[in-house]
Amino acid sequence: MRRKLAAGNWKMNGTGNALSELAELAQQVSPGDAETLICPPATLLFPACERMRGTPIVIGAQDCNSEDAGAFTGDISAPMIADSGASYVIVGHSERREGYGETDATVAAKTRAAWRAGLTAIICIGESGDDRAADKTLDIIADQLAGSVPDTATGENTVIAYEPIWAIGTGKVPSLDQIIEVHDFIRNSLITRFGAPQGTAIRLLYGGSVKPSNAAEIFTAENVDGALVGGASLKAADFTPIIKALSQS
Ligand SMILES: O=C(CO)COP(=O)(O)O
Repeated sequence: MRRKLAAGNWKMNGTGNALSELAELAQQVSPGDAETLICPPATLLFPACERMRGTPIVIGAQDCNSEDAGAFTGDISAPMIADSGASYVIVGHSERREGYGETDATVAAKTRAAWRAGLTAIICIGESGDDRAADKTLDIIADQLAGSVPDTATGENTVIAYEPIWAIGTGKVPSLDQIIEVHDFIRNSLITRFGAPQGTAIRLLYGGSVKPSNAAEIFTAENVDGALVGGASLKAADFTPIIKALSQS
């Protein structure tokens, strides 16, 4: 059985007073709910971990360098993230692939760095609107899986987030059939590559304009094990109903 995961990606949002939003969320989530993860900006990793100790909420980072230390001004490493008390890191988000030229090879190297530090990597993949219009979605997904997911991925060290780029922050969501098609394709690809035990154990998240109003329908898909939520994770009042819908699915 895969444990459901509700993950919030705060992106470049949140200063110190956002910690009160986290505290509010912690009051709403109970240990029997889906696993709940918040990925705040790097400046909040240490205080967020501190505030969430003893609550069911776990903390992750939004990116890491592929090296463990060195002359990389402005970057943070996976060992630094682990040192903060965080247990996850998002890698290969489309905003980093597109905005910072990250390739599949970069994402695979970051994933291996995350693993060396004992972190679980949330590897993001997803097609652009043009790719979908050209009917290339599954080819793109296959390429990204092959290039971004290293060979020793397991259900423990890896989560895969399918985030169609055209659905991120747009209010547009793929149809349930489209979500099912891609998630089933990812599941079958993982089973073919890693064998049934690991291929079945790796959790698959859907991301892109998940809201309280559409979450329950998305979570009916068998191979959707949770969500990676942007905008709707910033407020406890929005994220809580998504977590509850997942917990009841
Ligand atoms: O990019 C996302 C999460 O990583 C999705 O963002 P939105 O939920 O704001 O569309």
